[in-house]
Amino acid sequence: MTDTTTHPRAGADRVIIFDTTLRDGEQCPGATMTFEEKMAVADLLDTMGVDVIEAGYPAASNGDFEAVAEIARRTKRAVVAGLARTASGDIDRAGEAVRFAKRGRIHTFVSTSPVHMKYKLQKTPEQVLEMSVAAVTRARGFVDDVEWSAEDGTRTEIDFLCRCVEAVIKAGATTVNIPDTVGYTTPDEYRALFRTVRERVPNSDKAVFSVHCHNDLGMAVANSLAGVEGGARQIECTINGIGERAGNAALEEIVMAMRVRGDVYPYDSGIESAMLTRASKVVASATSFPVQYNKAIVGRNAFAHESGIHQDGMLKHTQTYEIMTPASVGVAKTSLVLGKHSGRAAFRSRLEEMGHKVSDNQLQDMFVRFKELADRKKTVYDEDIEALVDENVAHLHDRIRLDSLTVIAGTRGPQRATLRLDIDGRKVTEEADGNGPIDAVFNAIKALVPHEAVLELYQVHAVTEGTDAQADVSVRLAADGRAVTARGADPDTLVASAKAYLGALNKLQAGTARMHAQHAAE
Ligand SMILES: CC(=O)SCCNC(=O)CCNC(=O)[C@H](O)C(C)(C)COP(=O)(O)OP(=O)(O)OC[C@H]1O[C@@H](n2cnc3c(N)ncnc32)[C@H](O)[C@@H]1OP(=O)(O)O
Ligand SMILES: CC(C)C(=O)C(=O)O
Repeated sequence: MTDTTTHPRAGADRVIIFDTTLRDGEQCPGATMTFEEKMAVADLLDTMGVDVIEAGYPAASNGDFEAVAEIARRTKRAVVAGLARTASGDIDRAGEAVRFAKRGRIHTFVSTSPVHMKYKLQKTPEQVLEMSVAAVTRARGFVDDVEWSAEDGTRTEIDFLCRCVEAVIKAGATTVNIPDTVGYTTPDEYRALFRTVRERVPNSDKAVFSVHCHNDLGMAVANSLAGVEGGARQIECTINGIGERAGNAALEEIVMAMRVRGDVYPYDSGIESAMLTRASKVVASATSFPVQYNKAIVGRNAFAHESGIHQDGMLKHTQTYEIMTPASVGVAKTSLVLGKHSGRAAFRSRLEEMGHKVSDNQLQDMFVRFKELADRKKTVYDEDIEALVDENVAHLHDRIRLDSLTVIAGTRGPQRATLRLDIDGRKVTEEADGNGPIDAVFNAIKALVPHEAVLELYQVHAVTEGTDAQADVSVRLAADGRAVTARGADPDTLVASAKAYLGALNKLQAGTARMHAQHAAE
């Protein structure tokens, strides 16, 4: 199958990807990155094909200034942007930081909505218009590439927004961003907003329009794509969607939406999509912000299937449940996770991957025990399956089988075991006390299956890590000069012990039966 999700389509409209992980992303509480971490993120963004890296807010602190300046120095391909209010001090700091870049940008912003102008800035619309023009003019004194943002643009009165846009383009703004600062807009509204502004502003063709969406209502990606449909050609976004409050539009979702649904969004981002998973991991580790398991594209479950019906479909044809290949986003392969919702198809497939060819009968038997195990354990690991296979092979011909076991244990002895065995198809029950729960279990076995064998070894290992790990018990019994060893596995150590002991007993009895048969034949 040709992987159509890895490469840009010929003839698709190019959309500029403006990554603000290091600025808006770092603004969310707890996501602060060290200087070195910022360098690692910036290098990766540059390598993966991001067009603009917003490296920080130079006027915020000396540390931020140094980070922006160093990213400006080291970045090879991308434009490096620094954010600034309209205040001249901010513009100058940003200008000083990005002047080290091959291609530097000053990104200046000011609020244009009535609520922000009145209460936050305490300025009239005319003052805001003047501040915008002055800021863009000052920024153009440093660089040719100047972006102006109308903060809270989606709650701005449309006539005023158009006046501002026209004025800043005239003053030299090359990119005009209309952010949905508080994540309030909807796709239809945002698409229409860009269409209106572009139609009404006479010099709108002199600037690139940009979207910048927040995820307060979970619509950041949908709104960003709608803005592009409305004529915007720059998308501001962050890796893993980190950012103020509920975050920004997630870069990986935007890139893959345009790749996978190129029929609806015929735009290309130029991003090397196979690096998306790595970028997600680097940012998650730098910020210590874990990525939610079910996060689109980069969550650890994005290419994992646990339910039997889906796993069966995936084994028959991967397109039944995956709309992009794992490779297209840098994931090695799909994982079929075995759990209580899995079916026989996935169970058999995993056994075969592990090198076990089993008959239909064996599969049926192991599958029943696998389901029992999966009901009790959160994750069934390959080691658990190995233990199931070992048990199945070792105990295929056992005459004595464990039916049920209940043990009363604790500080107030004696410990008591109630054991039910299936011996040649007959159910027998016994209760026995012991000096500890294991002793009680073994005493109950001795009562039901009288024997002289001596317990020479009793050992317990955990099959995997974690408190719900299976116990793997080994037991060695010796009788008549012969010693046999058997293992039993179960999340309950006492059950595993009973299985191991019975396994050894079965082996001893089978050996004795063979010897008697041989003597009779002689
Ligand atoms: C929507 C966004 O993401 S905007 C970016 C948000 N990012 C940040 O704020 C991170 C960096 N910020 C900082 O380090 C600090 O806030 C600084 C250095 C910028 C300013 O610090 P301070 O001078 O102490 O001001 P403070 O943060 O308390 O208040 C902001 C001031 O800027 C004014 N202001 C806010 N936006 C703008 C703007 N775009 N242009 C001009 N002035 C603005 C406010 O009205 C307020 O002015 P006031 O003190 O006269 O009331
Ligand atoms: C500075 C601007 C672009 C911003 O971050 C916002 O409006 O959310």
